[in-house]
Amino acid sequence: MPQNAPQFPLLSRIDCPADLRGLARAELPQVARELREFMIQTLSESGGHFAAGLGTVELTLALHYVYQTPVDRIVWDVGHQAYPHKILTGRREQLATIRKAGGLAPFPKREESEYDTFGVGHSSTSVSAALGMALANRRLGGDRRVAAVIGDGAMTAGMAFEALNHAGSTKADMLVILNDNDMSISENVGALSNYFSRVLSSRLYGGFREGSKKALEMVPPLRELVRKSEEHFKGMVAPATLFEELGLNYVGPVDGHDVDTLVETLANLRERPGPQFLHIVTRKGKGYGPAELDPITWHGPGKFDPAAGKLAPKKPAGPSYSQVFGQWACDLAAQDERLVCITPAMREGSGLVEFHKRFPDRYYDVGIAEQHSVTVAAGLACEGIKPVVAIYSTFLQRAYDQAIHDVAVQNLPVLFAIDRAGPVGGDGATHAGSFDISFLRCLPNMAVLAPSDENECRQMLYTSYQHEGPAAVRYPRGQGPGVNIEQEMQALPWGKAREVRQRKAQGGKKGIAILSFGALLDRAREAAEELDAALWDMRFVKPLDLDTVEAVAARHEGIVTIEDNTVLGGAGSGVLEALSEMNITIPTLVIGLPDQYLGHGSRDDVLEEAGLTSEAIKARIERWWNEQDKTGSGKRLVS
Ligand SMILES: Cc1ncc(C[n+]2csc(CCOP(=O)(O)OP(=O)(O)O)c2C)c(N)n1
Ligand SMILES: CC(=O)[C@@H](O)[C@H](O)COP(=O)(O)O
Ligand SMILES: [Mg+2]
Repeated sequence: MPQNAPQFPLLSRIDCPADLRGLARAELPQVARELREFMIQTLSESGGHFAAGLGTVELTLALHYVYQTPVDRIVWDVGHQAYPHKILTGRREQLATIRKAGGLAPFPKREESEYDTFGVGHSSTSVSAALGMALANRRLGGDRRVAAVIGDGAMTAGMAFEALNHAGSTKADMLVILNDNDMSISENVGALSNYFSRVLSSRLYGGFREGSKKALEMVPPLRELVRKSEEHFKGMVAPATLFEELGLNYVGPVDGHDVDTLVETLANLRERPGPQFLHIVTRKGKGYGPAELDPITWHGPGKFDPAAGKLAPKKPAGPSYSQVFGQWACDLAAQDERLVCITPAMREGSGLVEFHKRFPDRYYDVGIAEQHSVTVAAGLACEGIKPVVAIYSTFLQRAYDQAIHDVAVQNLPVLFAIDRAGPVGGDGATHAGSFDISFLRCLPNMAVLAPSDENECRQMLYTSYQHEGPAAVRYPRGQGPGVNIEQEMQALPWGKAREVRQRKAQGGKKGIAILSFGALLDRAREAAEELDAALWDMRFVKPLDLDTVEAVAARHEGIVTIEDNTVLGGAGSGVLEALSEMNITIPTLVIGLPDQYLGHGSRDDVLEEAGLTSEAIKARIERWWNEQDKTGSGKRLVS
């Protein structure tokens, strides 16, 4: 490149897909190279979802080259692989802000761009959404085309198959692209994943033997398959694929890094009527060696040194709540062979890597199948096994009926280890665990516990594991306050709160008491110190410690509850219900997440937006109390 030439000569000319479509087809491989380099440079400084997007560079180019976006609709599944799409649709210069407060959203988001056709974050929604769009197009008599892009991991979810089942019968004009990289966040699992490999082998030998073999040989996983299929499938006629049986026209496998073949194939499929299915094969992390070799680590890294291929060192800190959970699971599994752990495709994030290594036959990764994860746990519990479902709060939303119908109604001892409770940070509103207290505490039989530190988390897991019914322990993303974690496991008194702070001013019925549920205890403590309020770590959302609520109400003039769940129907609502049941009237302020979807940023940023810093909590309590004063109580908060 001549000196002073822009580093990204083609890419920098693309401000929207129409610019891309103005380029010659022969220029696309160069755009792909620049796009990759741009992603590597930018994300090394900002962090974010990385390996999946490197794998979709050519597909994204080909889709925007062939499809007339934004009139045509591209629907991304999950959306963690949509960074190239964001770059090509006018957001190149903002990519460095992705996941940061006020910056680009972590996933496609309708408010952000007209090219983001459907808001995502959770997996396996793309085929349904695209089908809805295709059906709407038919009803409205339009001529837009619709394509869904779904990964092999996302394809393991029941919802994807519900959509395919429907699509096949509607004969809707749409394209489903299976982006098969043989990976979920961890290795993809299950019979379907094996099936994809078999389809690849048989189709490679059957339909694409001569035409595509050369191109396919460029993709390393396929090179091996080409060899195997030559050896094992000679003379065999490729059977109809599962997708053909479902009524979709199957095309593939196609090398998902051969942009020229992709353009040609997509141009052809775009014109075909009825539901089409294109199976492409890609490599997660493509074009960046360390990510190709270890796509798990590079799924969503923080900052890194691009030349060295090394992640920026993390600040030394104590174990995360996920690690506390993982350690607890290993420790108890060593003592109790009934314990098994189930994860719906979140081994790394849930802290189960070590458990998987040590107890491989007591570890079940069920794929992205939250509903199934809960019901299979129920089945295990019926037979005397002790299942622990390790699940993110946001993904448990998928399995709500299973939690009710299969677990709670039958009072089965399933332990839900709920990670990522409360705001999660960069993943934003789609991933925030804002609702679990509300949707679990209303279920008869269900116990709900919220630890305020790492040790309490360990002891609560142990306590709930002994419980003879369903129980949920919900803890936040990341580290806690860094307390000492006692190795010995001891059951906590069931349904009992812990007094953390008494008011300095003694005597009479005075001041307020703060009842804190879970991870915001430290913030509540700071506010309590400043306001000379009593403070309780309530520990149990359900069963609520009614004795404590009654005693606290008897000794104080006001109660404040604090939680990192929505205030609607949350732990504070539980306190209000209890007060009403006990016929106690006392000014009560419920503090928690507001009734809105919060933004993204660091977890602290989001808590700040929610008004949950210790300063904001204190100011809020003071304001509320002054209002009480105006209404005639005549009481001062700090005497
Ligand atoms: C309902 C739901 N469960 C779990 C996740 C977490 N998750 C995000 S990406 C991913 C793996 C997806 O694999 P795949 O679709 O093959 O995409 P790839 O990363 O391989 O490109 C998982 C499990 C999610 N986003 N949504
Ligand atoms: C896209 C997705 O759902 C996951 O990649 C998620 O972002 C992981 O979140 P954690 O980083 O909190 O494990
Ligand atoms: Mg995949």
